[in-house]
Amino acid sequence: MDIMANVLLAAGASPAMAHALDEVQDFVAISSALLINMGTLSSDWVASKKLAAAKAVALGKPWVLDPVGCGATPYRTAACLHMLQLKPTVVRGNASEILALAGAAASVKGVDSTAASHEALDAAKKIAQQYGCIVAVSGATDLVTDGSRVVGVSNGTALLTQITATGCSVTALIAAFLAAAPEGAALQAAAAALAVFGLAGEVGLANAPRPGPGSLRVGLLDALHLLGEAEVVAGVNLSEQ
Ligand SMILES: Nc1ncnc2c1ncn2[C@@H]1O[C@H](COP(=O)(O)OP(=O)(O)O)[C@@H](O)[C@H]1O
Ligand SMILES: Cc1ncsc1CCOP(=O)(O)O
Ligand SMILES: [Mg+2]
Repeated sequence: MDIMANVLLAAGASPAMAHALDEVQDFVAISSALLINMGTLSSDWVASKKLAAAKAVALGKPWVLDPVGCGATPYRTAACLHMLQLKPTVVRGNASEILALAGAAASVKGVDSTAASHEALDAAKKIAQQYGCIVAVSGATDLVTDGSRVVGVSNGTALLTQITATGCSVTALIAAFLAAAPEGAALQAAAAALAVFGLAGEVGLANAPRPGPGSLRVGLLDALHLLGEAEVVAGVNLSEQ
């Protein structure tokens, strides 16, 4: 929650982390977008997530699902699949998570991926087509699809995988970009958020005093805060696949 909220603040968004069953619907009502992160589960948290997502759909607000650790345990997989039925606008996961979400044979290592993004592209397209959503698979090259179009994002650094919740944070950034994007531009918003986050990782690493995860964590937040339009336009690496 710490790095997710700080990433959002650094990018100019206004995060609120809420999970109380009695409160989530009211929070959705005053939000521009909802992020549901499956990272830490309990039965009442799962109930809150379902309520919040249903409220976002009822109010016509965009919502994003991060199926953290999908495939790691039967409980987690079932909870992620239930959330998918509630029609997220965007799903962002690592390759193992997207493979598991699509019901494909996936080797799973807790919340980390054991597969490359391209190995989960067919799974991502299948989910996108079946649920009418945008699916983003993160990795060395992030792949974003609506089920037919595929956009590749080649920003970032492998050291991002050594900081916990960078995937969670980029999913949160996708929610923030969705909040600011015109309706119907969810694919573009997701790809842009992944590109800006990856670029901030590159800039953060270049400016870090030492090339380690602790320094990168700080450098990433600073870069997100300091990146200007010209640097973003020059640095993002997006391509239609
Ligand atoms: N090998 C890599 N090279 C560059 N960027 C990467 C690499 N692996 C992951 N990333 C980036 O790190 C962030 C987190 O992605 P990932 O590690 O796949 O998610 P998760 O933390 O959910 O497993 C994303 O912005 C992704 O683009
Ligand atoms: C370590 C851990 N355990 C439950 S959620 C979480 C963070 C996962 O973050 P990410 O999906 O970005 O690796
Ligand atoms: Mg993750």
